[in-house]
Amino acid sequence: MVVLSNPTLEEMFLVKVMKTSGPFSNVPVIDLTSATAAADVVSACVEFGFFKVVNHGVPNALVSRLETEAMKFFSLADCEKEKAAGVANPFGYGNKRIGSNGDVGWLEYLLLEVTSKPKSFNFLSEPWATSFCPCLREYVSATRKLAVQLLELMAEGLGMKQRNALSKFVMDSRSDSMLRLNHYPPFPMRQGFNQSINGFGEHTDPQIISVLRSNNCDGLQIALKDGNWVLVPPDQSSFFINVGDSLQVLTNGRFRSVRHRVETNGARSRFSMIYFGGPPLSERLAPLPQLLREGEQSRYRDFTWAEYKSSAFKSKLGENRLGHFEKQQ
Ligand SMILES: C=C1C[C@]23C[C@@]1(O)CC[C@H]2[C@@]12CC[C@H](O)[C@@](C)(C(=O)O1)[C@H]2[C@@H]3C(=O)O
Ligand SMILES: O=C(O)CCC(=O)C(=O)O
Repeated sequence: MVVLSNPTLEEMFLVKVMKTSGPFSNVPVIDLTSATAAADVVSACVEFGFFKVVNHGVPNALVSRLETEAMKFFSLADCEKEKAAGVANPFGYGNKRIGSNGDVGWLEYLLLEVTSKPKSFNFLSEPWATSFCPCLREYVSATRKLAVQLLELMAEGLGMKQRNALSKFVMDSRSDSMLRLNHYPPFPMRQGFNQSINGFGEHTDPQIISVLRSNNCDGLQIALKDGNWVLVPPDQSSFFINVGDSLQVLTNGRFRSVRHRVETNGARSRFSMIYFGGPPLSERLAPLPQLLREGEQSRYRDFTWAEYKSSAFKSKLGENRLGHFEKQQ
């Protein structure tokens, strides 16, 4: 006799009916060595708030080294991961619980605060972490450099006189940046249960720019302007870039902060690493005056990044956090 097992409550909680319109075959590709890169970046940010970068200059060997180190970390027992990194609050090791508002996803992660101090990440002081910490530092410096290059191209493409008008926020030694390593383990598919699983629910990134790299496992989806969700074909040798809420504000809504989510099919293990470049906490978030056309009003109330970040972190996935700061037209 075959006994069909029912999904557990936990499994049912993770199942979401997520409609998509199929693969996104036109992901804008920015070649950093191309003469049209500045204009291409701007049109991708206006249209999608999302693009892929090739010829990015981040060594593949560094990316693979960090992936290996991170997978070594994720293969430890939960108690060891918690002991090494602390239980996420919001920084540290987290498992299935995302943020502090009851959101869940089929993933485990390591969320790290990026500081300018050379000893950052040293709290991972276990003997097995000796090669992990320097690798994290090297990776952050390479992806931050890429973020700076892209923000400079954006400023150029927007016709700004100061090349560093946008990049200065993430170059500031007080920049509130983060690094996140996500591991979406295979899902134990059982008979009678073959749904897609919610890996990381719908959200926008609150920061300025996010530099994302994943292994060759699909799962990332983005929302287009018309509200349709599309699947982003994976590409482990490129970086995917998200415009964050803060960049949407700085450009007075010209650039779109992209809604995205991760759905895992459970069969393979997805691994992603993301550098989030944010402004210093004391920075006032308002459209850059150089970008306002004559007579154009700010679409947003004036607020600080600290204020926005705390409201963004208090909210649940799927909520439009920026809406709170939008002026009624
Ligand atoms: C549920 C949440 C997790 C998050 C904070 C939030 O309340 C809403 C935004 C989430 C997000 C998405 C981008 C980054 O991964 C993150 C670190 C961030 O800055 O905002 C996460 C937050 C988190 O995981 O704590
Ligand atoms: O894992 C991914 O590809 C994206 C995850 C994500 O959006 C996040 O960590 O904020």
